[in-house]
Amino acid sequence: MTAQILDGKATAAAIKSELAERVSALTAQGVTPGLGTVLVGQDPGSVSYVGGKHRDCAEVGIASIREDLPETASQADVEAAVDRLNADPACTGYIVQLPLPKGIDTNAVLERIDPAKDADGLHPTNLGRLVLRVSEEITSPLPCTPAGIVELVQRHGIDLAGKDVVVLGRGTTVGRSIGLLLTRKDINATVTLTHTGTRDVAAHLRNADVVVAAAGVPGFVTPEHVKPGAVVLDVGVSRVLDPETGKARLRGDVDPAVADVASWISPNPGGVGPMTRAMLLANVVDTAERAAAAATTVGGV
Ligand SMILES: Nc1nc2c(c(=O)[nH]1)N[C@@H](CN(C=O)c1ccc(C(=O)N[C@@H](CCC(=O)O)C(=O)O)cc1)CN2
Repeated sequence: MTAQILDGKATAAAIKSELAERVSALTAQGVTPGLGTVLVGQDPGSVSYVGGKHRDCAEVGIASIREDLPETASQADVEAAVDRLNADPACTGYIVQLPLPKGIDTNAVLERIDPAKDADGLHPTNLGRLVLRVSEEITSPLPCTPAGIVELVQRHGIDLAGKDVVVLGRGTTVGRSIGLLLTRKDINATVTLTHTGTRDVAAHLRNADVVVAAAGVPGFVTPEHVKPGAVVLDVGVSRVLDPETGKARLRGDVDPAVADVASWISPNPGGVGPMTRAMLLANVVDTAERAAAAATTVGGV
């Protein structure tokens, strides 16, 4: 069996063209959505992701606001950048690029974000709404990678209802939040969240209909781990040195040979990453539409 490809690049391109139309409609009403980013330090991955986010914004007509701080920024400096974006009317939604440098209290920074401008869905209020809304359509922003995974799978015609999903990794941006999303009644999957304390990860993986690999361990998931016909999403990214070229290259959590066993597989790069970026844009547009609707209501219509 050779797995079919869950093409994140093409799916993200389709979503971006849908969003460009919604941005045009907002602009016609006099509302220009604006994405703000807070980047602390010069970690090459973070610099590249933030650059990509602003290029995506330009593609769909969203304005960009950047707060770039040095590696030496203090907690107060980072919180002051958050306060500026909270107060800036041109910024309709924003993110704080993670991870933050050591010594910065990430949770304190995330809690300071205005939940109405939280484009990553990582403010405790928005994560709390994800916990509370088991059966209804969520109107608060969802974390981008989990939302991107669901959109990628659904747009390829795969139904997750009743499926046993095994997630590798319990990080906030993927592992912990995807469990909440996939068990919502409209998606209806059963989720096992595995992590470094799980006794027999391989046994869980072998029973999974769907694997979401977000462990950050290159090549962790091998063909022996995967049930024939399973759907495999490769989320983890590691930069490893290529012995042939001597250059760093990206490697996912999934051994490429898994494509011989799975029914569907997301490439990495080109799978979940572009969907994460597309869902960020969707959150910014949703947030701007909600703010525009609220302004109309306040205006007495
Ligand atoms: N505030 C946040 N920080 C981080 C998040 C997040 O959702 N919010 N997720 C990741 C990084 N990330 C977005 O910020 C991200 C990761 C990967 C990609 C992507 O498009 N990857 C490409 C490959 C890119 C390359 O060549 O380097 C791909 O998979 O095709 C986009 C965004 C951690 N931090």
